[in-house]
Amino acid sequence: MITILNDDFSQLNTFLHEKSFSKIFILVDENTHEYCLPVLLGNMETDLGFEILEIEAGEEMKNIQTANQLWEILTEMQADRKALVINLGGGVITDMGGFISSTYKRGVQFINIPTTLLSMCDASIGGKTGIDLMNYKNMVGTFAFPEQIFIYPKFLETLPFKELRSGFAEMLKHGLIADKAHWESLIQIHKLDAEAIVTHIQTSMDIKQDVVEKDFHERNIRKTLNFGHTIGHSVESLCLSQGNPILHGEAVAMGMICEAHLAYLEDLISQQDAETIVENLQRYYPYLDISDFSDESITALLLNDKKNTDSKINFSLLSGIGSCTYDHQCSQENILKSLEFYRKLND
Ligand SMILES: NC(=O)c1ccc[n+]([C@@H]2O[C@H](COP(=O)([O-])OP(=O)(O)OC[C@H]3O[C@@H](n4cnc5c(N)ncnc54)[C@H](O)[C@@H]3O)[C@@H](O)[C@H]2O)c1
Ligand SMILES: O=C(O)C(=O)C[C@@H](O)[C@H](O)[C@H](O)COP(=O)(O)O
Ligand SMILES: [Zn+2]
Repeated sequence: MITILNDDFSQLNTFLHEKSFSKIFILVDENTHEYCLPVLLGNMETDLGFEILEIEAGEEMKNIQTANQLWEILTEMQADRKALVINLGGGVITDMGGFISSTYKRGVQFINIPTTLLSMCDASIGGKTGIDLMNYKNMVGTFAFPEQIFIYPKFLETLPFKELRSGFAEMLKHGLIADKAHWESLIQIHKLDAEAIVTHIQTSMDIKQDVVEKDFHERNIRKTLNFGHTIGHSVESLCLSQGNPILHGEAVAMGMICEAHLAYLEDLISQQDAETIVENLQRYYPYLDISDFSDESITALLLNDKKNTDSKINFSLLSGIGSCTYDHQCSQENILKSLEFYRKLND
């Protein structure tokens, strides 16, 4: 269940009163500790004791070492099965916090309080938790629903512009895969800021929730939420392994450009639709330099994509603006052409 919090956080307090938790563990990173935790603690009313678990910020922390440290801390603090973990942060915190909670003592309850645009309209919803492995994205994880998701849009007031723009990519994705009107209202936004975006968050949340309700374990339609992620995740992983991470949404925007062109090459969408998508994405997202990455290095990562079956790369590709297909196996020639198309956008 998703609840938009009032200024007094009363719905969160009611939730904490009604459930009989033994103790609360609040997972934050250094930035959400500084900007969001004071707001939460200033409004949270509970007799329960709580501990703060803090990790460094960034995708580089979303790995087994951090998970191990957090499991050890929970053990040292004798967290029991009635403990509640509150994940207060962006997608790194909700992915990591959901993962350690759903595995510690075979599962303790957790709630998500997303603090980035990306986590409000995507990462906190849908129950995918996980960590990266050898810089491969989200290779180890669980499907586990949070008890509740509490959204407090005012957290966006301290979010840096690049992070806001990163989250906006997932909102554009929601429009492209499922709702042309949503896409069209988003691309009317010329100056990206929290005020302009906030009224559109609910539509994105609804699209994500609707897809997840139909296919929690990603056996079919949920794969559409992965549009842009097949190539996007490969490039995100390569940047991560070079010690030069890019934001998830930046990678997804780049991936959506390639995969929109790929859909055109595969005769799924018209040239005009492909161009509209590419031009609009280029308006928001600066060119991402992938000249260091060979076709072979990108393809090697594509071969480990989680959607693959029988050693075949399965793409989720648009069949129009507002509709998406999945399990699409493209020719190697077209995959490479789509990368070449992206490289040439910089000429
Ligand atoms: N599970 C899912 O369904 C799902 C969906 C999309 C993305 N993801 C994952 O989410 C991650 C990306 O999430 P993200 O973009 O939120 O990144 P993030 O969690 O790293 O947060 C981005 C940055 O913003 C800072 N921050 C967070 N809230 C803030 C606030 N209110 N004010 C100021 N600074 C703040 C963080 O400290 C961090 O530096 C990736 O790992 C991605 O794979 C998961
Ligand atoms: O919730 C989903 O399903 C998604 O695909 C949403 C994506 O935006 C998100 O990045 C997700 O973590 C990617 O899933 P993965 O299974 O490819 O790791
Ligand atoms: Zn994503």
